[in-house]
Amino acid sequence: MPQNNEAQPPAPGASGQHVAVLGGGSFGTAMTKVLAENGHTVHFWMRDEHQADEIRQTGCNTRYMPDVKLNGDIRPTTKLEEAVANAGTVLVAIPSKAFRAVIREHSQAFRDGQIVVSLTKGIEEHGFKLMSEILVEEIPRCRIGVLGGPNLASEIVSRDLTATTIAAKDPDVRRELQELLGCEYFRVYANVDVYGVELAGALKNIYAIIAGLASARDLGENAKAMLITRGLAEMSRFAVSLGANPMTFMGLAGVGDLIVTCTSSKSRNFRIGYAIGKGKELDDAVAELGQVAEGIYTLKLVKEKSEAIGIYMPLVRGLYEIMYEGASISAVINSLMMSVQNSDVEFILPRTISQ
Ligand SMILES: NC(=O)C1=CN([C@@H]2O[C@H](COP(=O)(O)OP(=O)(O)OC[C@H]3O[C@@H](n4cnc5c(N)ncnc54)[C@H](O)[C@@H]3O)[C@@H](O)[C@H]2O)C=CC1
Ligand SMILES: O=C(CO)COP(=O)(O)O
Repeated sequence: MPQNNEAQPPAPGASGQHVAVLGGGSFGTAMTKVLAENGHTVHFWMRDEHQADEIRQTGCNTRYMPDVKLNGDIRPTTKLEEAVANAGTVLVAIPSKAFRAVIREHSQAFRDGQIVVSLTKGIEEHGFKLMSEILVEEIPRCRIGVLGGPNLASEIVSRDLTATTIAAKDPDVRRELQELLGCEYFRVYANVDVYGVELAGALKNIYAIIAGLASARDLGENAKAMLITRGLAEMSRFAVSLGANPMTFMGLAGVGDLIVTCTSSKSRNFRIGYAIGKGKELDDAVAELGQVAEGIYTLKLVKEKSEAIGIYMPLVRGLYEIMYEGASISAVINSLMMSVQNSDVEFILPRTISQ
């Protein structure tokens, strides 16, 4: 029986460390705030000089977090080399579409043994690479980790109680990150299943779009529970076939993140689904959002990959038909509800249980 490796957090560690956060959007800002409040110096990299200057002068990142004041030793910069050179640990919150390009362009800035953690919940278009795989390819001499879990940035900046999962192969990396990030409102669990934690974070965005769409159509609470549960079955079937630990999907990075994004309009992916459900064009919905919704791109890649490896993903297929093939929402719902494939048993029991 696979084990769930979500280890309990150690006590928060010593403050006063130097950390770099790459990416000046919502999540980079939220994690900068946690780190600074934990007493660390944060070298906060973003590409926009105006934004860096505003944070320097006022402590506010109004474009992404208009009502949030950032306190503590935060050093905004547009020089990535400088941020990385000054830090022991680097957190990367850059959308998946730009992730490799940014790391590759600055790969020489990273030092041997430096801890580099991806916060990004997406998949690279060519080759179905996850962000930690990109880090291993581009900066192999660094120690790599990923962060997953139900972590809405807008709640973290309000100090709402939150748990997260850090995954890394190296136990020292897991412990260091737990100590660095953990505090009274941010509880950090550890997991060894890097691939599962990271893939779960990317996959749940698809089901958040579906849940938003269902909400816009007023499909009801039973439908919401059905979609979340069957979404979990579908995403774990896919991930396990690619090597993830099934128990990861029972944890914060799996079902935890799925629940929060499928039930909250604070999720950008949920909001995209809601807008489409209300009849908006995708491009208009994206423009109105003004932030990244990774699920839009992940959907295409997962649909192609699932077909290539023969994994049955009816919800992915249905959303793809709606978003990219112009199918009507009601026709897709009807076809999913009336499908006979795989509805005779809810799941296949392991041999040891069914015998
Ligand atoms: N916001 C949230 O609640 C959470 C977000 N994440 C993940 O974090 C990643 C980043 O998301 P957010 O910060 O929320 O997105 P966002 O849309 O709020 O901000 C994206 C940031 O990336 C920057 N950026 C885009 N292209 C860039 C490039 N080529 N070079 C440098 N910077 C670039 C933008 O200027 C912006 O500052 C995503 O993969 C998301 O799924 C993960 C957990 C929670
Ligand atoms: O990953 C997230 C919460 O854990 C954020 O989700 P959205 O990108 O949909 O806002």
